[in-house]
Amino acid sequence: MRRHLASYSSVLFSTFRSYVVPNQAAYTLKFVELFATEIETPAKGGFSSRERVPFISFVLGGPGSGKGTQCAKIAHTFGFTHLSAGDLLRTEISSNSEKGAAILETIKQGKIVPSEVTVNLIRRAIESSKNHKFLIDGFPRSEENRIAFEKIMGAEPNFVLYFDCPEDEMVKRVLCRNEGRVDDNIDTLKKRLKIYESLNLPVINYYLAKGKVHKINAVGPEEEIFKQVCPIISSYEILNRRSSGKQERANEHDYCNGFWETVLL
Ligand SMILES: Nc1ncnc2c1ncn2[C@@H]1O[C@H](COP(=O)(O)OP(=O)(O)O)[C@@H](O)[C@H]1O
Ligand SMILES: O=c1ccn([C@@H]2O[C@H](COP(=O)(O)OP(=O)(O)O)[C@@H](O)[C@H]2O)c(=O)[nH]1
Ligand SMILES: [Mg+2]
Repeated sequence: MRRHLASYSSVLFSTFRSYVVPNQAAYTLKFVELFATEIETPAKGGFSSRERVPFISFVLGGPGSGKGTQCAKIAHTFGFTHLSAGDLLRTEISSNSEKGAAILETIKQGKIVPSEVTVNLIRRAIESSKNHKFLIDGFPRSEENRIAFEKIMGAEPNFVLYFDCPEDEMVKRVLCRNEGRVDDNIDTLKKRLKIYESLNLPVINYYLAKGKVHKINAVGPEEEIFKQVCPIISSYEILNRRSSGKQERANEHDYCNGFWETVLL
């Protein structure tokens, strides 16, 4: 057991070394924080009715950076529930609710829907799920969104995945996305890219300063990008299993390109 824990820490530290923090003290702090996340008493606010505190990753990056594509893979491989804020808003539009028309207009203009609307959709989705692991894709899109989430839910994300993609690549992908979205046209996209720079990036910088961001190079084949993502998610999975007393399962082995072998054998 001791030997295992030691090897977990060394893998974790080497994972964090390549992705996030600059010095050993920060690795140690991160390590302690990770354990604290599941062990500490449940957060108040939106999570008070749940037996287990939700484990949350925000998934951020510009339009077309591949958030949705990678979230689907993570959800499939690691059993997270994928909550796309954009999809929740689009479902609200399709439901012809009172707010639907205003949401549609906001999305057409590439602007950000009022925080309370989006946070409440996310909260409802979390509360109605039996899962405890969530990827929140495409949210928060502004500091105001972030503050509203933290206030209403009474919690911060456990970590943040940031898909870093050059603008010309994002433009190419969005214009070829072909999903019939009202905002996938050059005029709206230009506005969304401006909003991404002015409002989304400060959120990423906020979490960077807190040592919570894992930055992924989002250029290249989808599978290659997933190979960058895998060891990050795996490291959190190990800690979650340890703290919830579950047996390790190596079913992610194939996807993680031997990562589990180094950890479990
Ligand atoms: N690594 C990649 N290389 C090329 N195209 C990609 C890649 N990842 C995703 N795509 C495509 O780019 C478009 C945008 O991807 P998506 O996952 O919807 O991004 P986002 O959710 O960040 O807007 C989709 O058509 C998707 O199939
Ligand atoms: O938290 C959110 C998420 C999305 N949107 C709106 O929904 C659009 C589409 O978001 P989505 O995440 O689906 O776009 P993607 O980044 O995947 O292209 C955004 O441009 C915003 O207008 C929003 O207002 N708040
Ligand atoms: Mg998306």
